[in-house]
Amino acid sequence: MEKTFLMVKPDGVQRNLIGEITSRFEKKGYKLAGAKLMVISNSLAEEHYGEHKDKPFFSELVEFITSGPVFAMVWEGENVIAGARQMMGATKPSDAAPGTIRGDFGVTVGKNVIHGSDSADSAKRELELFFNSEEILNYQKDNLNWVY
Ligand SMILES: Nc1ncnc2c1ncn2[C@@H]1O[C@H](COP(=O)(O)OP(=O)(O)OP(=O)(O)O)[C@@H](O)[C@H]1O
Repeated sequence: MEKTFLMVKPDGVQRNLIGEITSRFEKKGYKLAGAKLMVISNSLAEEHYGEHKDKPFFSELVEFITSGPVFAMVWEGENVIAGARQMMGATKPSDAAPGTIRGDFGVTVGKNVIHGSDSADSAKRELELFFNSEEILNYQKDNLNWVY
């Protein structure tokens, strides 16, 4: 089954949104396959956001994502990469529809609460960056018979 990497950013952790956010993905019917509260090192942040290294906001982005704990997660489900991006809403909270995570909880693009992989390639890359294979669990969830 498809997997994606999602992360509650430092603003979401500080604003007590871990429960609210994980609850939305659980209720949708996706399966949590791994999770950890962690502080991202500078080198991991620079690698994770490597595609933005020439952007004017890169140093601000690295400083913010390393500024406090994040909640890193592995979620599994049919089309979960695209489905989770839909549930997150547009990158700029001002463009994000109500009912999406960024639409409901975000105000500025810098502090937009959540990160999610945007393609199969980035999901693979980001899952490998943040989790080792032992941290991604393969287990049975009986309620999935009622989702699929
Ligand atoms: N103009 C900007 N100023 C400050 N931060 C920005 C700006 N544009 C993007 N960012 C930050 O960089 C992150 C990565 O940008 P990207 O275009 O990859 O968006 P995204 O894929 O929706 O976000 P993410 O990768 O966090 O899921 C955004 O989530 C946002 O926090």
